[in-house]
Amino acid sequence: VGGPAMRASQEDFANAMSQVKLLKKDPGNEVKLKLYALYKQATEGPCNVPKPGVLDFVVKAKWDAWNALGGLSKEAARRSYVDLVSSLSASSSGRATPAADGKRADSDHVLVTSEDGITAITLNRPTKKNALNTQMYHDIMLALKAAGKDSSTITVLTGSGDYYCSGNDLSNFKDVPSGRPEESAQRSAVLLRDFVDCFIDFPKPLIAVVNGPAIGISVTLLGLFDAVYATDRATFHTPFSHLGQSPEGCSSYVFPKMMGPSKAAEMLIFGKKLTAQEAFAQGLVTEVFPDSTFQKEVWARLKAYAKLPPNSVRISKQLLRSQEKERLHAVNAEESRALQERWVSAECHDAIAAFLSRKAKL
Ligand SMILES: CCCCCCCCCCC/C=C/C(=O)SCCNC(=O)CCNC(=O)[C@H](O)C(C)(C)COP(=O)(O)OP(=O)(O)OC[C@H]1O[C@@H](n2cnc3c(N)ncnc32)[C@H](O)[C@@H]1OP(=O)(O)O
Repeated sequence: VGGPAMRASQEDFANAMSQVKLLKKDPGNEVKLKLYALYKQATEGPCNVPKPGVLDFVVKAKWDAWNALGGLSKEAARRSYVDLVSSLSASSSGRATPAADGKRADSDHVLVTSEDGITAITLNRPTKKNALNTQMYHDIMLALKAAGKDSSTITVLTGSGDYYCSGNDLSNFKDVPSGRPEESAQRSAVLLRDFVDCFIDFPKPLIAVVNGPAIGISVTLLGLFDAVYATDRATFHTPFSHLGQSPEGCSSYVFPKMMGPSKAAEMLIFGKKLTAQEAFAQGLVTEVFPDSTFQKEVWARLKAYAKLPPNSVRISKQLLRSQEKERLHAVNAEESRALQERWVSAECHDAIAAFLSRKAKL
């Protein structure tokens, strides 16, 4: 989102409210609830009305959405509202149009294609090793929401160029206005939580085609995928402590369950980088392929999977995942809260300043 950390004036907010009415496409109930919640938070502050009865479905859904914003400040909510409307307007004007079957739709750095029963979301910022800027977080969320509802059987996330993804774009921290780091951290925590929620709630099989090294949030999210196919050139690295940060993507819960607490600690606390084979041995990767045949072999397999009956595949995925969903949402909320605190810490600022001034490379 252009000027991610700048303040949103009352005028920006008013413009965004007018823009919402001009959207060409219905953004769907989930996004409407988010807009409602941010509007209420921006104008009235934290949720101040009693919880409605469970049978009052619509009122309860609105209350839940507003209440979930917790103590988010009015200014931060206003900014998030403006950012969300701006990403919806971009999408509605065709800049980030979700792919219709057989067609292709692009945003600046996130490409979406849909064919042969597969919707593929490609991170396309190879000169920055596919680092995720704030616009990309929004674009990926929109792409996932559309893919969850389209007619494809499976959805794939992959990267273009030599990297899968180098994680959060550390320049995201550059534009934080002086004197307002807490607000910025609060908004970022809301963004992170919403982003990870999209992966937790994704309704059909989600497959990662890991075409090269993966860092940070692109690694932690893999625990929420249904299959992870990796080239033997890939590495898996979560240098959170080196950056004065802490784990996200539900990895603090999923990784210890998957690989045992000590192997998870080596990765998530001490930043040990795993090879593709090591990640396979820990259960993070489903299968490793030689780089020379990676794309051919993986896509042939995916095309075969995509021919399976879509409803059956979707229901099976939901059965496999439904038991854990509530827990995962709680973990996501807790991890986002911890990071909100980390982002205003000196440890985090020093580490990021070192990277940005090119004194440090991981
Ligand atoms: C308050 C704002 C918050 C905003 C929103 C928050 C939302 C949720 C956040 C969730 C928390 C996530 C945490 C993480 O993901 S932690 C991991 C972060 N990633 C890194 O630390 C990787 C940093 N990059 C590197 O160490 C190296 O660049 C790398 C090993 C990836 C590649 O090294 P190599 O020597 O091969 O190539 P270059 O360094 O020359 O890279 C080419 C250019 O790409 C730029 N680059 C690469 N990765 C990043 C990145 N993560 N952030 C910003 N820029 C990146 C690099 O600077 C080069 O750019 P230039 O050509 O312009 O110099």
